[in-house]
Amino acid sequence: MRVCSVQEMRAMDRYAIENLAIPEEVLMENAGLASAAVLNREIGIPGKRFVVFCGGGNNGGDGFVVARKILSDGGSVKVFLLSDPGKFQGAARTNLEIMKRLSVPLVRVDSPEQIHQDISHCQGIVDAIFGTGLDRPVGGLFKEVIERINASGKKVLSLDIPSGINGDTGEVLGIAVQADYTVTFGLPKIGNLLYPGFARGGKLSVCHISFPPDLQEGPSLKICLNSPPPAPPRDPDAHKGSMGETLFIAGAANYFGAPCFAALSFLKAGGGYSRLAAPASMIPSIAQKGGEIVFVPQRETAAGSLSGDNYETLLSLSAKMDMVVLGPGLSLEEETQALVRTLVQEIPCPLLIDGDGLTAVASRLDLIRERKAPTILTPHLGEMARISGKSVPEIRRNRIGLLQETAADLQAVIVLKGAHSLIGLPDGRVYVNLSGNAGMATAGSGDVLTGTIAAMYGQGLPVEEAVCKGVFLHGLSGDLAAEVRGEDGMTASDILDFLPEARKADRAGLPEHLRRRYAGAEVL
Ligand SMILES: NC(=O)C1=CN([C@@H]2O[C@H](COP(=O)(O)OP(=O)(O)OC[C@H]3O[C@@H](n4cnc5c(N)ncnc54)[C@H](O)[C@@H]3O)[C@@H](O)[C@H]2O)[C@H](O)CC1
Ligand SMILES: [K+]
Repeated sequence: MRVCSVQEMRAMDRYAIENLAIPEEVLMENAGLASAAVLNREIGIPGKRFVVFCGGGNNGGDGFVVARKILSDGGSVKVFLLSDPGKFQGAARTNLEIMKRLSVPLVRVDSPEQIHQDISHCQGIVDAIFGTGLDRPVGGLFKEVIERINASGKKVLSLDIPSGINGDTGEVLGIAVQADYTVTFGLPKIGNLLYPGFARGGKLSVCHISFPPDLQEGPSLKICLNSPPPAPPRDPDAHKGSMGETLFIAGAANYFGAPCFAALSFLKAGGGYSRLAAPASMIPSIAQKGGEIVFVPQRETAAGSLSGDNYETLLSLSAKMDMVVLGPGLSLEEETQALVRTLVQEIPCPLLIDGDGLTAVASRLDLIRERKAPTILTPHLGEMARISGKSVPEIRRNRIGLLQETAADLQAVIVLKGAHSLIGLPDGRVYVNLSGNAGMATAGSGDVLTGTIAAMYGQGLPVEEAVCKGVFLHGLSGDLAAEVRGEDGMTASDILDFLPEARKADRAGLPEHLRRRYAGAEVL
């Protein structure tokens, strides 16, 4: 499913109204009817009491339609207006005029005390305060009302997006409604799917409000949910060489886990031949955990990291590989960082750069731009800050835009890791990944991701698909691990252990609850 920005949704709206001659009132009616249907399914309308809070824009207009539908379906409803009724325009004004002629109490709120009684006695609240038109932090009366909604303990349905969430970023602008259900219109907005907005929306449904498929699936919409195609069948005649050969250049004294998790995850995700080039003195202990890995002992610096004179060996070995993973636990030792920079320039096959490898190239992005073979970068927010030259808060405010810019600038596939990791492609496409959970925020989790992506490439997926599939499976593995072992205390080893189960579940068909969760939104 596509995901859109506020501007893209406005353009779709305009197109539907101007080119398809669908009146704005029809779009609003569709939005309101779909929302009322969810209210009826989740809470039940007949005989129940509802309170609808309407702001002064079209989101408020949608609220009027829901109120009208509650009335006609046998519920009782009171509408609280939080803005001057003279402000409404177009379809929202039309629906306000209808409201005025119905037996629905319509109250202009000027003090939060006015709503107390009705909130306490209702069975459900409809939040139609702000939608995609929110353009500044929420304060004053709006803030006080949202505080009361959130403290009410009542079931809340948000229309389009929880009021207070920025539709383009998922940020809370001052304060935001905590909804149990959200019905979004047209397509999910970025803010419905990125944290913290995602968590504020509760169960998400989408109503296409009669937009035709070509409008919702147009190639100009660059953001999609990550639902990669099925993995290719495993050839019954496979041998280890045909399932991918990856070289991991990783590890330094104090970083025994990273190289081990990276190289082992490649095998656990179905890869054929995993070679690990690590400082020689570490290898005996890594071998105790990962006997299936083929080791390539390297000379080391006094500090125990890879020394620069490994360059020739590493380069000639790289030339025989399907993919090279460079970076996990390499350390920030200057000699090793310089080695990384020379390798990045010369490695002739697809290259995944992670961790300390990213730090090494952050000041020399020209090395990535000049690479002939594909490059994959897997930064977390801090590493993305180093690569993009923006601060972490700036990235949070514009995760998708910055990812698009950086991936295009570097002509690289970039995985911006975090809750709902984003995959950015050089042509501007972005995939929002929904698998995974908070237990995966643990050391070594990213190392497991590198091997999982490499394994997908080794098994024949093109680079971009391999990244999407790898990110998805890594999250699925974490979700399966969480179901058995819980999120608290999950470690990279747990994610690693569940990779074979993730591969199996992905092939056999996911359990219904995960399938629903990964679909992002129920289509009404
Ligand atoms: N295809 C669709 O998605 C459809 C969407 N509909 C609904 O329309 C809204 C967007 O409507 P819009 O009028 O542009 O914006 P809002 O209703 O969100 O409100 C804007 C309104 O609020 C003021 N405002 C903004 N921020 C603040 C603030 N922090 N404090 C106070 N006031 C604020 C602003 O000045 C405006 O006056 C969309 O979300 C859908 O719900 C259509 O109904 C159907 C088609
Ligand atoms: K809303």
